Amino acid sequence: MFQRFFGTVSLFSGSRSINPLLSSIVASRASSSAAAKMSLDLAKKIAAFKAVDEYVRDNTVVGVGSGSTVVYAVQRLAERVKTEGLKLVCIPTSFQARQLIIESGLVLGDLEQHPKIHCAIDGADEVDADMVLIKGGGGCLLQEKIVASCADQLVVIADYTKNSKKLGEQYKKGIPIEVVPMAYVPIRNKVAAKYGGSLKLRMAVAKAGPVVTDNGNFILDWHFPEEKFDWDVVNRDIMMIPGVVETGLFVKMATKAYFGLADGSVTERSA
Ligand SMILES: O=C[C@H](O)[C@H](O)[C@H](O)COP(=O)(O)O
Repeated sequence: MFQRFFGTVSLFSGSRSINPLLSSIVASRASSSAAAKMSLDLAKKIAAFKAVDEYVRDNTVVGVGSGSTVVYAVQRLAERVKTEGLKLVCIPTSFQARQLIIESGLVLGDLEQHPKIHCAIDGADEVDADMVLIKGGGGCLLQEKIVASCADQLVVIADYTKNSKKLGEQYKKGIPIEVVPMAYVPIRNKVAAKYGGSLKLRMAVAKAGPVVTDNGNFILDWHFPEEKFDWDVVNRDIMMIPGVVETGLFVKMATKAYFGLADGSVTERSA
């Protein structure tokens, strides 16, 4: 114990013989985490490119989702507009999506002018075997669900970590529920009383206090118990609670999901 203690001290106290070893451990950890990130980014990209290539047609209205995977979809849309001369109008699902559309030189539209969308392309936090989605990890669920509800097809793009048999298997941050700020405590109590689990008010990272969505609301993340739920019923029940604006449960909405894999291939699931 004594030796181990002093051994530890000598590791961090500037011993010249050990520092190179430490540096190489740190460097190898950093490079393996950089490699993991690269493979995740690649997985997102190939899923996004395939979805855009297979689903987006000329002279159509496209719903543009939110999150890190959608960045690649927008990149591919912009490439195809440039190289193939596609005529597209893009409807954003968040402030982030709006900025991506503008910065990529795509045509920005809204639901007032284009209430009917041909295809919405969006990411997901998790997709289960029945194509039920958890969305809203980035806080954008409300506008995403509105846009998806106006689309003939909702196409999901994701990396392999989002592909699950049942919700909660991969995504551990709970189901986001967007709520009117004054009602977050009663909603929290009502959901927990009816279904169990716990609900946490999502806190901001670079701001004091809670996350405030693009629509001025709060988000409760519901860590649900490990049970077999009928998500359609659960979604409807939660939506009935006054003050709930929307849930991140997307049930019977997605047409198709593309999951990019680490080996550079893409696996698909259809509704
Ligand atoms: O609120 C965020 C959205 O629902 C995203 O589409 C979802 O969180 C997936 O994001 P990402 O592509 O970054 O994993």
